[in-house]
Amino acid sequence: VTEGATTGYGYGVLGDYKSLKTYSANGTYYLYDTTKPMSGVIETRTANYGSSLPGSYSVDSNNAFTSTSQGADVDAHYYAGTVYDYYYNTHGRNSYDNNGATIRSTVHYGSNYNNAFWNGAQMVYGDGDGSTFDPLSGAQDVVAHEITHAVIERTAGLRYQDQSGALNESMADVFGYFVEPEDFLLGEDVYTPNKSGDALRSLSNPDAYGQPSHMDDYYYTSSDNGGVHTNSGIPNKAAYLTIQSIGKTKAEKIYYRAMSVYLTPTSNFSAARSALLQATSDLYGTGSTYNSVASAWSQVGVN
Ligand SMILES: CCCCC[C@H](S)C(=O)N[C@@H](Cc1ccccc1)C(=O)N[C@@H](C)C(=O)O
Ligand SMILES: [Ca+2]
Ligand SMILES: [Zn+2]
Repeated sequence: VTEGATTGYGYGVLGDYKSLKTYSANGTYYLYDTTKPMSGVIETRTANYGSSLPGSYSVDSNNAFTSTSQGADVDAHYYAGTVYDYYYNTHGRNSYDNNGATIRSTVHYGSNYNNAFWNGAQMVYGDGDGSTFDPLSGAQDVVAHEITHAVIERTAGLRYQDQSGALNESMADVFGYFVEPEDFLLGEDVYTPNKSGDALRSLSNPDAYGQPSHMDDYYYTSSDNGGVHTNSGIPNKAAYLTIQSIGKTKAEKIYYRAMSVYLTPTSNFSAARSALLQATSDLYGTGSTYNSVASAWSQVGVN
């Protein structure tokens, strides 16, 4: 019996065909991708609607992951691969630890769970309740958001509280855009499956989804670790303005350098402005690009 890397296929959450990097051993096919350079393995598992992690490998008997319930597994696996490729090809980073760490995802976590998270060791995806969310791995920007939390943990280490926490959330959203740049919306592919045209958040118009886009409207609260999913609208808007003025190619290099070199666990919004300006200066000098970044943060009331 052959054992080793194989290529299978499946249908994602939205019913779309996807080719999959799988692994075959004793007649079973696993969502286990050994094809990434420098040993970064990507493996996908299922919690089988329970909450114990990491759960069991997502397997199939004929390398065709085509059942409806396998859609979440297919997309978690496929999109994790695209996010690995983004960080490796664009920023030369080999997995979230820059040392080929295994990227592990577990889907079908809990029952009707309307969220996804990085738990310090792996990604975890709920199936959603079918009204607020479809299975959350069905959105590439969600997967990029979660893997970016892992990158942040190994670089800036932004504390998940108040401004540093909102910055953590914002960087996760901003790299969600860099990986899936066709719109400035977040979660649109899995959010409210019965309603089209909406999203959970928007980088271009945070206010459309209840987020502030200026420091004057900072939301002081004790919930959600100090409103990290609300106040991320302010740095998200600054990122949008930056991308609009200098373009994605320069912006993603500036953001990656700020995240990986200058930001620290206690960086607040003002420190983020400084980190991004320093990164801009390192990469592009202090001319128009620098002025555009400075202007973006001034427009959201951060100096
Ligand atoms: C378990 C505790 C909560 C962890 C929050 C994770 S990191 C998170 O931020 N998840 C994202 C998922 C996401 C990402 C992009 C687009 C849509 C949805 C998130 O924003 N969760 C919302 C629902 C929240 O927790 O308020
Ligand atoms: Ca999107
Ligand atoms: Zn998050």
